[in-house]
Amino acid sequence: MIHVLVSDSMSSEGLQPLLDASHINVVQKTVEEVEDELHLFDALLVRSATKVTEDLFKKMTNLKIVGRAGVGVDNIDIEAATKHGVVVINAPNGNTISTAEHTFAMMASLLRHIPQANVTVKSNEWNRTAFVGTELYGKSLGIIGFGRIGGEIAKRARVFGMNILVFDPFLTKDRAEKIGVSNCTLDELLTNADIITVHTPLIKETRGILNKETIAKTKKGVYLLNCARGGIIDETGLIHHLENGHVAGAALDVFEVEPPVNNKLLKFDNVIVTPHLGASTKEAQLNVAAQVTQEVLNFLDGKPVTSSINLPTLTKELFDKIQPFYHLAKKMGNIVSQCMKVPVQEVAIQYEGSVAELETSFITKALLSGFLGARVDITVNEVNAGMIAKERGITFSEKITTNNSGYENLLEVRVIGDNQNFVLRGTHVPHYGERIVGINDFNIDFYPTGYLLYIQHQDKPGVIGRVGKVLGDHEVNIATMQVGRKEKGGEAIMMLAFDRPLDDTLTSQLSSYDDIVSVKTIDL
Ligand SMILES: NC(=O)C1=CN([C@@H]2O[C@H](COP(=O)(O)OP(=O)(O)OC[C@H]3O[C@@H](n4cnc5c(N)ncnc54)[C@H](O)[C@@H]3O)[C@@H](O)[C@H]2O)C=CC1
Ligand SMILES: O=C(O)C(=O)COP(=O)(O)O
Repeated sequence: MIHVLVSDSMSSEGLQPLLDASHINVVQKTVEEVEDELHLFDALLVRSATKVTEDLFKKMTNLKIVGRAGVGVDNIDIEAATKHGVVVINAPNGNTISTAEHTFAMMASLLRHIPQANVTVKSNEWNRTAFVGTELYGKSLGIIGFGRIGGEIAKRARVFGMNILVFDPFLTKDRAEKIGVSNCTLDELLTNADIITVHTPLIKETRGILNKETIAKTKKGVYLLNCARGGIIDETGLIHHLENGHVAGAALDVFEVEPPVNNKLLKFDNVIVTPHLGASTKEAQLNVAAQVTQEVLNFLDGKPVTSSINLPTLTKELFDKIQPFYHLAKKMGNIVSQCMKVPVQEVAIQYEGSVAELETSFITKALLSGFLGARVDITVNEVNAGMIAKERGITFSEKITTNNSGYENLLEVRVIGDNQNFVLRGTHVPHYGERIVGINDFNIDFYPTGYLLYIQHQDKPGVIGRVGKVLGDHEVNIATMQVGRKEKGGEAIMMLAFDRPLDDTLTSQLSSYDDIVSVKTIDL
C-alpha cells in the first residue's frame, strides 16, 4: 500500500484519481495531526501553509515525492529535499489566470478605494467625496517579474489602456516581442511607473527588491502591489514610505509572516489586504490539485514527471528513450563501485553514439546513484546523487564524444581512486538488452545481472580449468562465463555468472592461486 499525506486543503475533485486508486491510502490531515505516523508516507501534497523543512524530511523517512499544488516552493526546503533524495514537483500553470485576475482586482480596488467605501456604506454612511479614485487608463504599470502571471497582467493592462514597463533580467527578446513589451532597467521602471506590481519568486535576489531605498526612487504618489510573496516588498521600507506619504497606497495579498501578527501595515487606511487569495478560485484549485495528482501518480508508477524542481524534466517520449540507458548506467555504477573498494576521487562518464543525443545529465545521475548507492548507507537516487558525490569529495563529469568504436551507443565510465583506476564500457542493444562490452583494456561481452564473479588472471593453460574445478567442488553451477585477454600469455579476465551468491571461502580459495591476480564478487 502506498501512503499519501495531503496536509493542506485541496480540491477533492482534483485529488479524485488518487482517492480512487485502490493501492493508495490518502490521508487528509495536517503534519501535526499525523506526527507519529510521518515515517509511513511515500508522498506529501501541500499548498503554501505546510512548511516542508529539513526536520520534516528527517521524520518522513519513507518520503519519495513532495507535490506543491501551486507555483511558489519557498515553503519547501529544496536543498534538504534534494539531500534526502525526495523529488519536488509543482503545478506551475494551474493558478496563473486566477492570480493575474486577483492582482487586477486588487489594483482596481486600490485605486478606486472599493474595500474602504464598501465598509462605510454598510455602516450607513454615504460619503462620495472621501473616495474619489484614480483611473487606470493612461497610467504606467511597472511589472517586476515577467513570467506567467506578469505576462497575463500585461495583457489585461493593455486592454485597460495602460502603458507597460517591465523589469525581468531573464526575459527573452522573443517573449517580450510576442507580448509586445520591452524590458527596461529596474531604475527606469521605478522612476516612471505610477503603479508597481511584483511577480517574481521569493529568492535571495528578489527579497526586498522594493525596499526603503528603491521605493524612494519611485514617483511620489506611487501605488504598490504584492500578490506574489511576502518579503519581495520589504515591509519596513513600505511602512516608512506610507508614513511619509510617498506611497499613495498598497495592495497586499501576501505577508512576510502569514497570517500577519501585529503587522503595522494593517493599520493604514490606504493599504488593502487579502489573506493570500491569489490562487483561491474553484478553477485554479481544481487545476493545481489535478496537476499534482497526475504527476504524483505518474511518479509512483515509475513514469516521468514534467514539472520537477530538482530533477531534469522529461517528456514521456524522452523518458522511454532514456529508460534502457538509465538502467544500464545504474548497473554500471554499481559494478564499478563493487570492483573498486577504495576511496574514489573522480567519476568521468563519456557518451558515444545515439545515447549522446539524449538528456545525458539524467543518465549521469543514474550512474552516480548506482555507484554511490553501493558505498553509502543512505538512500541515493538521481535527485541527491550529485549533492552526495560533492559532499564526499568526488568530482564527476560527463562528456560527449564523436569517437566511433563501432557500437550504436556506448557509455564509458572511468573512475579514479586511490592507486587504482577502473574503466567500464556498456551498450544497450535494442531487443537484446544491456551488455558490458569492456573492462579496463579488455573487450568482453556479458549481461550485467545476478551474481557475478570477476577474476583477473594470467593467460595460462589450466587457469580456467582450475576455477571450474573449485566451483564444481563447491557444487556451484556456472550459468555463463566469458573470458577476455589482450595478448597471448599476458593478462586476462573472466566474468562468470551464477544463480546464487558465492561464499567467501570459495573466493579466498580462488584468490590463493598464483596465476589469479584478483577475485571480486559483484551482486546486481
Ligand atoms: N498570491 C498567490 O496566491 C500566488 C502567488 N504566486 C507567486 O507568484 C510568483 C510568480 O508566479 P509565476 O508568474 O507563475 O512564476 P514564473 O516563474 O512564471 O515567473 C517569475 C518571473 O520572475 C522573474 N524573475 C526571477 N528573478 C527575478 C529578479 N531578480 N528580478 C526580476 N524578475 C525576476 C523570472 O525571470 C520569471 O519570469 C510565484 O513565484 C509565487 O511566489 C503564484 C501563484 C499564486
Ligand atoms: O501557488 C502559489 O505560489 C501560491 O502562492 C498559492 O498559494 P496557496 O496554494 O493558495 O496556499
